[in-house]
Amino acid sequence: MDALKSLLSPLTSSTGPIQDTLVMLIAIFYFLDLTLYQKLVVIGGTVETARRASVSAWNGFIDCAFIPAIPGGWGTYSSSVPTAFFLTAHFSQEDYPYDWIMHWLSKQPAWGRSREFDITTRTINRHGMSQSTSGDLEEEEDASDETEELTWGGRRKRKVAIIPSVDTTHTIYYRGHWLRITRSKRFADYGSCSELKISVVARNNDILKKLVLEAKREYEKDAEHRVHIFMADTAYGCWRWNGARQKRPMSSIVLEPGVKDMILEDCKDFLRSEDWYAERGIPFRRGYLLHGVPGSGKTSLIHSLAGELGLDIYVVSLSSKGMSDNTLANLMGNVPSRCILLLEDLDAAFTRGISRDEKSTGAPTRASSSTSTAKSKEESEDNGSTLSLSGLLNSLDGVAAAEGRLLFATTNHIERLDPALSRPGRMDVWINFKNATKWQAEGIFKCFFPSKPSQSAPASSQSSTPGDVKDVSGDKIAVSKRKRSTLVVHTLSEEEIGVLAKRFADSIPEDEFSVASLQGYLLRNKTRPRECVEEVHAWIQQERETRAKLKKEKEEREAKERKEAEEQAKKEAEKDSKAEETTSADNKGKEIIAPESTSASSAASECGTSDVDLEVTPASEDETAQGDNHESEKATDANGSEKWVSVKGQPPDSSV
Ligand SMILES: Nc1ncnc2c1ncn2[C@@H]1O[C@H](COP(=O)(O)OP(=O)(O)OP(=O)(O)O)[C@@H](O)[C@H]1O
Repeated sequence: MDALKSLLSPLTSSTGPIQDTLVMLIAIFYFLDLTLYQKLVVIGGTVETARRASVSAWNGFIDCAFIPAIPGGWGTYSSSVPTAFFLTAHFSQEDYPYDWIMHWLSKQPAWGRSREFDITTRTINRHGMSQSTSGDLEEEEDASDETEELTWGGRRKRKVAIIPSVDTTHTIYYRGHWLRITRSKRFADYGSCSELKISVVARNNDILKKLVLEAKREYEKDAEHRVHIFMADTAYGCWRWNGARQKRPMSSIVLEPGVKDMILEDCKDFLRSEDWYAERGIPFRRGYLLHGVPGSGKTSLIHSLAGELGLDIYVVSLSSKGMSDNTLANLMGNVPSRCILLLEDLDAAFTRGISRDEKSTGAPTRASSSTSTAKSKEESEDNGSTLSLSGLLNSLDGVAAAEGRLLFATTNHIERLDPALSRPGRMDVWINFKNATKWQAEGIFKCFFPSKPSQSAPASSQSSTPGDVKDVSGDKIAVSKRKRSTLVVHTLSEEEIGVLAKRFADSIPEDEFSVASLQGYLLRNKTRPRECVEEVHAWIQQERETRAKLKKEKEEREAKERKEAEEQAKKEAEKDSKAEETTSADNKGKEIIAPESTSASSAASECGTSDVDLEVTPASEDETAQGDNHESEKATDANGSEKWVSVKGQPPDSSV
C-alpha cells in the first residue's frame, strides 16, 4: 500500500484525502477480475480526473478569493470573504509603481528556477521600454559592429533582464511570504497597456507596502544617473516614454559666468516654495523662455538642469500632426507635478498657423505675405493641427494646467512670439543665447581637452596609428574593429592646455560661430589639441567660404522662386482681363447696360485678389517693434521681481 502511495504522489502532487481515495480505488480494482490493460485505463483515468479536480478546485478558490480591484489604480488592495487571508495589489503600466515593481522583479534571483519567463535587454516601464541596468544575466559584448557607438571604455555592456511572461502566474518567495505574480495586457483607448497583479496570503497589507517601497528605492537608485524623456503622442493625447538619457553634467555646458548658477538656483528655489505660492494664491508654476541662435546650448542646458534637479522631461512639439486645443489641454493636465515641460521651437508652431481666433488657423502677427499665410493655412490643414493661441494659453495656465511643473520654451525667433505667450507669469525668466564669445570658446576647448592624466579614451588617441579613425560625425565615431582596446590618453599639463585654450579663443571671432559649430570642429580634432589650435584659422576661412556659398545659393534660389511667382501672377492677370473682356462683349451683344459693379476692380475682388491685398500688411514692422520690446524690456515674474538675463555681455544681475 505504501509503495503504491509513493508511486502516486508525483502524479497527484498532493497528499491526504485525494491520494488515499485513489489508493483505495486502485486496491478495489486490483481485486476485481480485470485485464491488465483495463486496470491501467481505469487507474490512468482516475488519476487524471483527480488531478484536474484538485487543480480546478484550487483555481476556483483563488478566483473567488481575489475580486479584481479597479483597473488603472496601483497598489489597490482588494478583499472579499476569504481575503481575511489573501490580499491582491494591482499595478497599472500607466503609473510609476508598475515600473518600480517590474524593475524589482527583473532583479529577483528566483527567475533562475522559473520555467517560463521573458528575456529582454530592457526593462518594461509604463510608457515603453527602458535601458536595463539589472538582471542576473550580464555579459560584456564583444563589439562586432564596426559602427557601434563607443563608450570611453571602447566596449558596451549589454545587460539582460528576466521579467514575468504575460498571462502566466509566477510564484516568488519574499520576506516569509509567497507572492503570486501575474502580468496581463489590456487594451486601452491609446493602445495596449500592461497590468501586474500580486497576491499574497497575509493578515494585512504591510508586506505589499514593504514590497512597493523596496522596489521604489531600488528603481530610484538605478535611475539616479539618467533623465527620462516623454514625448507627447498627439494621436492618442497621451505621453509616451521616449528613452532615458545619461545625465549631462552642468560643467559641460559653457555659458557666461553666473547664468547656470542663476537658473539652477531659481529652479531649486521654485521647487521648494510650494507653500509660499499657496499662501499668496499664486499658481505654482514657473516658465523659462530660452531664445537665441541655433546650436547655442538651449536644449543642452535643459537636459542638464533636469539631471541636476532629478526631474523627467516632457516634450511637446506644438506643430506636430493632429495637435488641437483639446489634445494639448489633455496633455498638459496629465504631466506629473514635478517635472520639466519643454515646448520646443515655439516659433515653428506659429508659422504652422496658431491663431488667437479659435476657429482660424492663420498665423497671428506674422503675415509677412499673403502667399506665406495661405501656405501656412494649407500646411496647418494638411497637418491636421487645429491648435489656437487661446487654446495654447489656456493649456499653459488654465484651471486644468498642472501645478509644480517647470515650463521651458525654446525659440530661435523671439520676435515671432505673441506677447501674450511670453508675458511674465507664463514666461518668468528669459535667457538670450548668442553665438560663442571668446570666453565660451576657451571654456569649450578646456572641456574637450581636460588636463587630468587619468582620463581613458578609445583607441583613436594620439598614440594609435593614424587612420584608425575612419569617420567622425556628431557624437559617433566609427572605428576599426581591431582597434577597440582601451588606452589611457596622456593629456597635456594644465598649464599647456590653458595656453592652447587661450590661443584658440583669441583666434575665434566674437559672436560669429555657434558653440555647436565650435564643438563640431573640436570633435574632429579631439585627440590633436595642438594641431587643433594651429589649424583653426584655416577652418574659420573654410567655414566662411561655405557660408558665403550657401548664402549665394539661397539668394539665387529665392530670386528664381520670386521670378516664377511674378510670371505666374502676370499670366493669371492676363487670363482674368481676357475673361473680363469676353464678359463685357457678351453683355454688349445682349444690349444689357452693365451696372458699375462689374468694373475691373470688383472683378478683381471676386477673383479674391482684394483679400490678398489685405493680407499684405506692414505686419513685419510691428513685429520688429515687438521683438525690440522683448529685447529691451525687463520681464517681471509672478513674485514681482524683475528677471532679465543676457547670456552674452554683462553677466546677470546677482539679484536675479
Ligand atoms: N553653450 C554650450 N555649452 C556646451 N555645449 C554646447 C553649447 N551650445 C551648444 N552646445 C553643443 O552643441 C550641440 C547643440 O546644442 P543644443 O541642441 O543645446 O543647441 P540649441 O540652442 O538647443 O539649438 P536649437 O535652437 O537648434 O535647438 C550639443 O551637442 C551641445 O553639446
